Amino acid sequence: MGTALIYDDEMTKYKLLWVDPACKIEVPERLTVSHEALVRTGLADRCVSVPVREATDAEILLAHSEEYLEAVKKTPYMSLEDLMEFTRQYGDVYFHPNIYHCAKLAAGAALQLVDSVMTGKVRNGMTLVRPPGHHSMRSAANGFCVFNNVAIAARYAKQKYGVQRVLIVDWDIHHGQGVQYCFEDDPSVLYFSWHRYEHQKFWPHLRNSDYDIVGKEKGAGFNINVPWNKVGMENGDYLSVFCHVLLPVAYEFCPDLVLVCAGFDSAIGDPEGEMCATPDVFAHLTHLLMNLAGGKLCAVLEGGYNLTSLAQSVCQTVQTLLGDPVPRPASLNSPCISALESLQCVRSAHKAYWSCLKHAADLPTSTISTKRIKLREGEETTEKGGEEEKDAEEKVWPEPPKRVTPPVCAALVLPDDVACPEGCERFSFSEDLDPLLASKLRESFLRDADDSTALITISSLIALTEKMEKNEICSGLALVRDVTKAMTSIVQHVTTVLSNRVLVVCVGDGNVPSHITEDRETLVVQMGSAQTDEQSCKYYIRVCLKKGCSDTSGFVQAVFGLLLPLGYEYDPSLVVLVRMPDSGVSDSLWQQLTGLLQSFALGHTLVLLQEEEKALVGLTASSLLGNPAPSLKQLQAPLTEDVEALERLRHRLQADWKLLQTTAPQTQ
Ligand SMILES: CC(O)(O)CCCCCNCCCN
Ligand SMILES: [Zn+2]
Repeated sequence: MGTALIYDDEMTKYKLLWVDPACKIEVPERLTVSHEALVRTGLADRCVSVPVREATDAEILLAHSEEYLEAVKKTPYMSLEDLMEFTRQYGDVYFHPNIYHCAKLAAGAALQLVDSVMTGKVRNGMTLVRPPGHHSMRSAANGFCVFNNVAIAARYAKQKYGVQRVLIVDWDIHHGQGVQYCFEDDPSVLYFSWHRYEHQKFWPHLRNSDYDIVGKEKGAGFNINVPWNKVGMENGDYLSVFCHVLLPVAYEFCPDLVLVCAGFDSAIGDPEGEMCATPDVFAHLTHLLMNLAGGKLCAVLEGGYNLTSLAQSVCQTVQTLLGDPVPRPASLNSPCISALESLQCVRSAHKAYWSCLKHAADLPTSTISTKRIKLREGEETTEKGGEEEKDAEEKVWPEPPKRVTPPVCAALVLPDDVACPEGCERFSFSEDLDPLLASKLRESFLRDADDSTALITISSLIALTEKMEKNEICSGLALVRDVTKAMTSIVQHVTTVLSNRVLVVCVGDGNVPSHITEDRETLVVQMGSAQTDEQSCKYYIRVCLKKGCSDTSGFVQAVFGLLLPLGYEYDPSLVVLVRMPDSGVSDSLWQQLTGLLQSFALGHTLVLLQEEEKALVGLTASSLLGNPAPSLKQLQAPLTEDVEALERLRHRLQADWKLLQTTAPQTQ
């Protein structure tokens, strides 16, 4: 299934008609540069084009009051003076004779996107709209927003499609207070927002934007605010919050639909956000959400005011929705102290509501920057002033890397009697084997030297890793007699001959030859149940789950709390995913893991299965082809001893692996 793109240039036909420094950044060109970039890069043509429509009154009333709608209805007929007068009652927003029409189109576009996804016409999609929506409230326009596009879409999805649980991820750099107010007592809508806050010194200066505002009554726990109390946050800060807050909670919540308030003012160069995360980070944020809700993801444009980073970020998002491999996470820095404080505060504030956070650390005590510095009367605020605006030093950043999709998406090394699934290519090393390599393989890996099938299989795997290195093949899968031997020979070859970093993920117990972790070019993470005396070391990390990999919630904890942060920090050029015999991992969890690991190494994932498990070839291949994994059930609490063991392991390892940190260093 494809990706919907919804855009109509009618929404460019309104603009600021008077002088207002607070609103001058919200210009029609935001939409035209975004759409033109999608056209220029060929991404628009790869999408399913879906027309916009006007939201009806009834649909708008899903999130707004009648008096507000009636008032807005009058604006098309207002004089300039009346429009200015009408605008004065609201904050940081402007009206125009055509904005009511555009606001109906923006809301209608979001509903068209929900329809396209919920009816299965497409898998996911994005709509480019203005005016944005996440600040508008039941009876008030605010922050360039007139109707709350995403809030209306969430209510619409529940009403029309019986959706039980909606996750709203708001990665715009401003707090979508309109969305928060709409759902704060509603446990069926989980709202997550990060936002520039600077201890309430940044617009909209709301006490309700802080981390301790978790929702009300039945909705307690279903509102997650991550305040950024400093500017300059980078990719590592964003990805840490996804791995240590959003994703564990999102998987526990188990939504039927994911809506994204896709604002790109959180990217580098934006005058509002003043952050330093690069546009390619949105490829990762999108990818990390794509295995939730069976892949049903609707991205709705919110903010983004630097026309260069906006266009690049939009392209990164749409290209990921289309299933292209995500770029490698360029040398991530560890999260900054302020981000760690926010991370610790949010996890602490929500530990009562989410079993995945039950063992999170308490609020930081001594750190100064978590104390809310009350906004004393007249104290200076931090956002840009008006005319006296200093020209922010022009930020420069590298163009996001070209994301080439290899000609072959998935190559499979299979015995002749095993069918090759649709969309994959059978791969076997045909040319006569290099005699030197053959003898080396024979002597080091094969028991009985004349075991020609095993020799063919191993040499096929070696050839496969070479083609992945050249980006001729994206991912691979092999049925082998002995996964440990196959893994060893692959790691040996890739680290010595190709001298690249390999991340090996072993699912299930079984001995992993320790020598492959001595070269520092290999990171092995093994998830199993065996209690071993041997301690984990920096490059060989063992996650022990009491009930082994059959314990889905413990396994998911380990994936987000440990495996993904390690993978992001290690940034391998190849991921080898090994399913050890009798791992006990469920099929849907196996597919989730196969999907998530494609965050790394440009999607170069090589999966090794014991040949007895040929029944898994089809569903593994499906995940390698980028099909969303089936949704896991709602997760019950992980075992206490498992979570405590994971916390201990993380504490021990975080000295070596900075992205494992979830708390700020204690200041004396
Ligand atoms: C959709 C959105 O969240 O991007 C809207 C942001 C509104 C910002 C209002 N304050 C602007 C102050 C100008 N320096
Ligand atoms: Zn914004």
